[in-house]
Amino acid sequence: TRTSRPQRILKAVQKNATKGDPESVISAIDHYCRHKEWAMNVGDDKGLILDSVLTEVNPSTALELGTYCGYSTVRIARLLSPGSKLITVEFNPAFAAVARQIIAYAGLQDKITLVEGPSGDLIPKMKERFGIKSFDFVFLDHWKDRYEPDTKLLEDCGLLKKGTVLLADNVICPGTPEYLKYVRNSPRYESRYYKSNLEYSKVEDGLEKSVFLG
Ligand SMILES: CCCNc1ncnc2c1ncn2[C@@H]1O[C@H](/C=C/CNC(=O)c2cc(-c3ccc(F)cc3)cc(O)c2O)[C@H](C)[C@H]1O
Ligand SMILES: [Mg+2]
Repeated sequence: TRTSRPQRILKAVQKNATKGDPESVISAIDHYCRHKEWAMNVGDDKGLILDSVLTEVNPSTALELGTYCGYSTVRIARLLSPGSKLITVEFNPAFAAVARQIIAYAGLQDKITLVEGPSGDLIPKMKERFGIKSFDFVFLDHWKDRYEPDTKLLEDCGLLKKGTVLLADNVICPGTPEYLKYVRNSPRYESRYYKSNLEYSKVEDGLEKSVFLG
């Protein structure tokens, strides 16, 4: 097909959402992906859990691994307090380009830093490049086999502090078995599963919230 799925999602946002209104951007993407073509956004069902965890944590510095089209990026940034920052990491330039436009359309570019490149290379540079001491909140939604190694990398780079909340998408579908085993068995995390369903579907999926205990 001439355009990519992310480009079609961007077009749906430009057609149906109101510039500068993040809620309308989120609704436009959810409507398009529910009624026109499915896409792997965290979606509106799991999105409500993401919203409630974010409101509880109220992070000053947040990290997202796996931007894709920027749906959860907008979902997270719209709830951040003034002066708070979200860094989102995406290694596919084409997806990053679409996400930048969706983030700009929502008017949230001042709260978001989209960094292009693989998480494994970027995580060790977070302190020196972005002056990050530690993250209050991390949303994991990239390749599922990378959740566990990247969590260990965040620990090793001293980017987690006592109370940091990790929220992981897709722990049931497609599943992140190694990650679940790690955070549920490690004495350094207090984990809880939030049952929901896969985006725009009836299949079960859920989010795992893990608090780093230091
Ligand atoms: C070495 C690179 C690691 N470092 C990386 N560093 C930077 N960016 C990275 C890294 N690894 C990946 N990315 C980017 O993140 C995005 C990747 C997202 C991946 N998400 C899924 O695969 C998924 C599947 C389903 C699903 C469920 C049911 C189905 F039937 C079909 C699909 C549902 C869901 O909610 C899902 O999130 C993006 C596409 C990709 O470029
Ligand atoms: Mg996901």
